[in-house]
Amino acid sequence: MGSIDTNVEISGSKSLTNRALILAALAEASSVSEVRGILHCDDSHWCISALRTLGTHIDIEGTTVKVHGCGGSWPVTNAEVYTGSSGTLSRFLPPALATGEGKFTLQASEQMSRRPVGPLLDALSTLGARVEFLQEPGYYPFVLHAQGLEGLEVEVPGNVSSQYLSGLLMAAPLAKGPVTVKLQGSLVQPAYIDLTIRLMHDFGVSVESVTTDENTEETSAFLVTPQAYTARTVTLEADASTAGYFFAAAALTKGRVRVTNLDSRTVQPDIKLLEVLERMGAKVLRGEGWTEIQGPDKLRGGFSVSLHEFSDQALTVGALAVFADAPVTVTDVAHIRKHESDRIAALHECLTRLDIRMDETLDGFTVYPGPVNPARLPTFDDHRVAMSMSLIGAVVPGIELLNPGCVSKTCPDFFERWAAIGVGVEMLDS
Ligand SMILES: O=C(O)C1=C[C@@H](OP(=O)(O)O)[C@@H](O)[C@H](O)C1
Ligand SMILES: C=C(OP(=O)(O)O)C(=O)O
Repeated sequence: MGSIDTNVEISGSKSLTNRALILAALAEASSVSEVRGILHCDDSHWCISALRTLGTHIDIEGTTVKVHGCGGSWPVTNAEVYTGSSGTLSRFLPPALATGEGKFTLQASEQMSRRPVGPLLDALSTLGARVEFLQEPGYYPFVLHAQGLEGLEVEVPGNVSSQYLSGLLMAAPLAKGPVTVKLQGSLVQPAYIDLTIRLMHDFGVSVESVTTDENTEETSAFLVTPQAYTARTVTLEADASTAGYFFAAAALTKGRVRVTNLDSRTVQPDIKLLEVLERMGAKVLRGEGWTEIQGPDKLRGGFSVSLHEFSDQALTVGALAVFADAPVTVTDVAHIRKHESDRIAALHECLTRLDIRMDETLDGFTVYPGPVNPARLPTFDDHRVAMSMSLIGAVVPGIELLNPGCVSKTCPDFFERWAAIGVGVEMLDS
């Protein structure tokens, strides 16, 4: 196909939507927050549905929602709550529930029930909650007996998911005393913690970062004192992770894509994809509230890049690498094996079917560019597999995706958008 040359507006950030909904629900009882620019997708659907099950009053008008706060005392104290396949909801809700009192049965999709939550629930147990696993210890489903959070010190690992820490931080101000959350090991995707702390700040709460190692000055713990969240009106940024596929489409087709509603100074980690695109020869224009990519004649490869800080883009980089002038290696993403799918194995399977060589390591991969042999690809019920393989489909005719509907996790209208920018998309019956 020809070059993609277009302006696009991207829907609100999934990460910000689920954080804002939960923080607004935790705000002082009877206060009403207005959250503007939410993303409508599976992950936010289950978040709204869970909060409503717990008695939170939520009015929705387009992409604006009004959320009535409960101050951590959930109106419904004996509830069955479903978190779907959403990692954010599944890791943010248990701490928020543990701030109150009640018996909550938490269920998730089969996919989410394979993703670990043990370290988060261990931390909540230390803080006073009681957890009864209904199937496998450390995984959904489980019953959470909540009796408020004690002001204590807890430790969580940072190398599996940053969402444990985000979830604990958001609940911590509603504990009975100061809570210190210590990090064990290095933290994956640390900017998500900045996102959490900034939004907490928007709702009137502060978090203190504690540095114990003067040499590295790395934050090793967070201190949160008892504070109330105040209802606010907040406007959410566009989703930088979804924007990544549109930036990549420009890079891949010698095209031009301007995302008209995303400023490159966002704290969302996936904006760092721009650095990889620049390295591959794309030109990045950064404007006030917008970001534009102009693709090169040929994508440059021949480098290795750590995606530790923005690993949701690992498959995007993997898809682009197929068309580069030399191999590209991605490192430091072991934790994406525990995302919606084992993403390294999923990419390997897809590229192998396309006759593209990929070498897998425990924590990354190398893609060797070559001619693509069109094939039917599995998507592993993983939206990012579907969207990144759609990038290959944007330049190679005949790529078929099984279960393309899995994009609804974060971008339900992805294929309509893909068609609107000029990619040939045909829906098949089977
Ligand atoms: O906090 C968040 O909003 C997210 C954190 C990251 O998860 P992990 O830290 O579990 O990798 C990221 O992959 C996910 O898409 C969103
Ligand atoms: C890992 C992801 O999602 P989550 O952890 O929020 O389910 C993602 O969107 O790539």
